[in-house]
Amino acid sequence: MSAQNQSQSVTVPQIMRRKGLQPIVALTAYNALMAGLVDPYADIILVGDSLAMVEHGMASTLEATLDLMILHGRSVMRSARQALVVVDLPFGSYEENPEQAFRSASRVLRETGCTAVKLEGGVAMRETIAFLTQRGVPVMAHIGLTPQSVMTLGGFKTQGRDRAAWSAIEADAVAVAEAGAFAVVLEGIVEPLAARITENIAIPTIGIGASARCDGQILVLEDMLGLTDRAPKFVRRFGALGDAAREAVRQYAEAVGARSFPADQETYLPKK
Ligand SMILES: Nc1nc(=O)c2c([nH]1)NC[C@@H]1CN(c3ccc(C(=O)N[C@@H](CCC(=O)O)C(=O)O)cc3)CN21
Ligand SMILES: CC(C)C(=O)C(=O)O
Ligand SMILES: [Mg+2]
Repeated sequence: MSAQNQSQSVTVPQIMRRKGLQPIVALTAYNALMAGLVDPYADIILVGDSLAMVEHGMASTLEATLDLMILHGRSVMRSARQALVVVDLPFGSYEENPEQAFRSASRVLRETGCTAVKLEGGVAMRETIAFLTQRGVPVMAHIGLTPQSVMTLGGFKTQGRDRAAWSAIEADAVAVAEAGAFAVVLEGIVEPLAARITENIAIPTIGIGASARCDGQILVLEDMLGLTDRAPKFVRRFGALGDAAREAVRQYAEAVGARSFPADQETYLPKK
């Protein structure tokens, strides 16, 4: 259905062919309004489980549910015309076994019309990624700083600062590529490790806090727009929408208080 109604003209094979050639542009979006802004410029729109924190004010991504991800995925799909839409599988919806992951992923694809799912984990998710991709579910992997493991990681900490940790993260990258993931998000890892992984695996790497040495980049939209209060070091603020919004709301409050809003041109009058 989605292919016929001309949404998501970017395909999984097209993304895979971009490796080493043209950088892949990815951003998150959580709803139809924001997806409409992003779609003309992005190759990939990710409906990230970061929406738990950014959109719902939760303390981590652990509280996102499958129903919540599907609700936001459906919203995004109403304005995605061009970009390939990926929806995060939330914590607890895929880790038990490949069967559980397939049940969750098939719900996401059927109920939203998106093209692919993303899940966190490397070697531990090898079987699950193979199970899904062999059954028609394109999978984007996510390794390095995996926010759903914030409890075991002890915080949102950059990975691979210590070279002793590199071989495990490289093994994760190789595992997800060999299992059939079409791309992998590298989050919060040091530059030389990102460069090594990008050079040594056959699928595109999409970096967030993982240096320019990746095949593409992703950021949380609200971070790069300057809408979020605090953002990690790896974020560049391409806009200052938070400041602009606060100033607009302040002026509205002032105008209502002074009865200068609504003015005549904002007021309905009866026929003369
Ligand atoms: N708004 C937002 N942006 C994100 O990029 C994002 C979320 N939310 N929620 C889910 C995860 C959590 N992420 C985070 C959150 C914090 C840091 C952070 O504070 N990093 C430290 C680095 C500390 C270290 O080097 O060990 C920093 O100062 O940048 C990083 C990634 C990335 N994701
Ligand atoms: C930041 C990206 C990679 C993500 O997983 C999310 O937004 O949830
Ligand atoms: Mg996520």
